[in-house]
Amino acid sequence: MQTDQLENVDNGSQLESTNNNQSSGSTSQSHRGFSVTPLSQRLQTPQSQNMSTSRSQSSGSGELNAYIEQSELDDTYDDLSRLCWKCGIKVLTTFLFSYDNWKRSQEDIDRVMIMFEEEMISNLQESMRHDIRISVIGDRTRLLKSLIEVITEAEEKIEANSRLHLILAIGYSGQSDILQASCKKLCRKVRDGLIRGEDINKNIFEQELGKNVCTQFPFPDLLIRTGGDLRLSNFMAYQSAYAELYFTKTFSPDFGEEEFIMVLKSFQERHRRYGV
Ligand SMILES: CC(C)=CCC/C(C)=C/CC/C(C)=C/COP(=O)(O)OP(=O)(O)O
Repeated sequence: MQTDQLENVDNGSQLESTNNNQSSGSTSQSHRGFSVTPLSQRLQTPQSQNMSTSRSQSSGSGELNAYIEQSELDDTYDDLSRLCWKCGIKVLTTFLFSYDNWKRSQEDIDRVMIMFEEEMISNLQESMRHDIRISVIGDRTRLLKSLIEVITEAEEKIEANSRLHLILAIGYSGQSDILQASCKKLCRKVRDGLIRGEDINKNIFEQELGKNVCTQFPFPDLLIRTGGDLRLSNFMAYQSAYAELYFTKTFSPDFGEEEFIMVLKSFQERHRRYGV
């Protein structure tokens, strides 16, 4: 797929317009967009990367949050980021390591953790150059101190970047996200008298969920799972309720521009009803 085809077919404003036509203003969703979710790959590959995209219904900016899995972060990183910004996608979530992956062998875990650290360091410069913001979601308590420091540095240094928000899910679990981020926080607020239990509603719950990471585009529109497995493996259990799903047998290192554009076209053709 050539660049001109990409621009003609998948620029952000066209996607936005398509979405608005589909919704006809009747959806109750406050956040809509496009998100692509990566697939998990079992092999010996130490990591995978997810991309998700989301657009704001109200912004009209065609912002997109994408999520893709890959096994070689360094090779795919630039490509996925580049594809996202070319298509008007503003948020890309990459599933690198799930909380359940702590059950893997220590040798494998050590290897991927070292790789994460090296990649974070080398990608920081690239991200500064390309106006990319990086955030990390997931439980950091089991990460090496040195990795946490690198993550914190990256998050702080390029917080103001706005071309693409790259969210890396490390030690992430969608179920824990719900339990820890929302249920426990809300219980504490009720206990401390900050809110009343009977006042808890969808909006309040969602404010707690991933509150500090991507409030503008919290829900992926499109989840792409590569590698042939037909499941989400604990990724964004709440946020993906109305995400469009795309499953492919392609392993993430081979998931390139041509298939990416095909997925976006497929997304554009879908009719999202949100129960209406
Ligand atoms: C230590 C090590 C080598 C980790 C790498 C594992 C891996 C492919 C992580 C990528 C993140 C991800 C997509 C997790 C879900 O896949 P899953 O394969 O965990 O999901 P499944 O259990 O449902 O197949």
